[in-house]
Amino acid sequence: MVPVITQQRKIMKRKHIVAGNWKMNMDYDAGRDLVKAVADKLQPSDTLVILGTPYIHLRNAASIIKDISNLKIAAQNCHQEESGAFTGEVAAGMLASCGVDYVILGHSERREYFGEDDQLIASKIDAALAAGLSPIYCCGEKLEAREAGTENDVVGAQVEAALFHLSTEQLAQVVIAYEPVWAIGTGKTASPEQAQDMHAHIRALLAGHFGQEAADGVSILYGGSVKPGNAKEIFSKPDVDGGLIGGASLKAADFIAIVDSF
Ligand SMILES: O=C[C@H](O)COP(=O)(O)O
Repeated sequence: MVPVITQQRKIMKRKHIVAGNWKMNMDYDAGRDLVKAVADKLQPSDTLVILGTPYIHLRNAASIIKDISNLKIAAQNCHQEESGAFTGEVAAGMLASCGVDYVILGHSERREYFGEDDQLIASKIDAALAAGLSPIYCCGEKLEAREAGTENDVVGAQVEAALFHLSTEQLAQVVIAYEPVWAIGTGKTASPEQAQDMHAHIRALLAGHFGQEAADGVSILYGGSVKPGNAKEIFSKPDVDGGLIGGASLKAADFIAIVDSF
């Protein structure tokens, strides 16, 4: 836990988090080796590190990292129902039973390729929370919205649809990841100022609905082409509490270098 001053408000503690999203990469052996490499290189610190792996790795990854207090495991999706005839799906409670603590929800790839809309994502957030998992809720605008200057409206609507029905206690379990779609996997990063502006916007929306203290407690991560060479500058912004890392999370040395950027 690291003291953070946001816009000269009172000093409070908010978690710094670096989460990797492996997406659909790493076969079983490669994934096991990557978890072990991160676990070996990671130093004890106040930064919480999360590995978002495909389902096949979750149980083993949770077992490998079980004695490392600042390292946790995330799934990349869950179903909104507790159980039932949903062939190929995995329920949030099943993830929890494997030692998983977090689940990435609302990622733009799920929205784009699997038709997930705000209503469905909100129901998955509810399912995750009911199972004791912390959602890492992803939001972000497409390039058209950025070019039209409507990014605040687009992201604001996503945040409202997914989170405003929660209680303050539930919000405290949520991590938000702002990921402009135009920056994902493109090598084109939002500038630190663009990230800060959007994170401050999201926090202001949360403050308006849940109150300033609740909003100040939510970690908001930036995602989109974060690399060892740009992480430090992005993470230096007062409302940027960490990163959700795609490509650079697949190499232990790069990922650890990003973690060490705080
Ligand atoms: O979830 C992670 C994001 O999609 C960012 O991916 P990237 O770091 O490869 O751009």
